[in-house]
Amino acid sequence: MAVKLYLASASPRRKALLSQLGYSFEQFSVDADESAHPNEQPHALVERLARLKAQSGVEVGDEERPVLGSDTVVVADGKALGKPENKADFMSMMTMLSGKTHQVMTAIAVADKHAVMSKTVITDVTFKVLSAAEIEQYWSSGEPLDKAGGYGIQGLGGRFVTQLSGSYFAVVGLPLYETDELIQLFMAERDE
Ligand SMILES: Cc1cn([C@H]2C[C@H](O)[C@@H](COP(=O)(O)OP(=O)(O)OP(=O)(O)O)O2)c(=O)[nH]c1=O
Repeated sequence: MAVKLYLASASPRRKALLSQLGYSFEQFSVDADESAHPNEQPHALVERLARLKAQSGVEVGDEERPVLGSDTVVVADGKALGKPENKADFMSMMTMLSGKTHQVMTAIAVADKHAVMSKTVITDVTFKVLSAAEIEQYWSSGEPLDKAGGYGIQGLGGRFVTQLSGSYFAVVGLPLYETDELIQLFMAERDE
């Protein structure tokens, strides 16, 4: 039987990516406290948040349908960067990313009221050296505000990327191959 899901996310990008997998799903957003615990490593943070979003979604929807949740952080110099709070925050993010390789971590989680399964996908992204004018111009575009790490690879930010190793889709918000695999695994275990 075809799998029917919920997507616990406000992101239009995640919606578009999940549509690419061909599953039938409904989308709703959940309120999750996205702040890190003291000394929590980025890998642990992103996977905990994906699980939290999926599990919070279980309370909202029809309990038979599994819920998919996801979270993305950009990690530079060991520090997790979320969405920029203001221009100064954005400027310091771009200074950290300019001319260097950083990691984009996207976690996915599938949950129902009995179980939760999750996975984190890590992609290396390299930026060219950015000039002050490029950074200023990019901020003015409005694109950075709702993006982890302050850039969108699928938009104007794509021109900054010289190299990528891993999953392009994960950087945008949802790793296609791994999401499909996790949903299939979850359904197979549920049917056992
Ligand atoms: C690095 C990068 C991030 N992003 C986006 C993906 C995510 O949508 C967002 C990271 O924020 P998230 O908090 O992971 O997601 P969200 O708030 O958009 O949606 P929700 O929590 O409801 O699922 O940044 C891009 O679109 N392109 C990029 O290149």
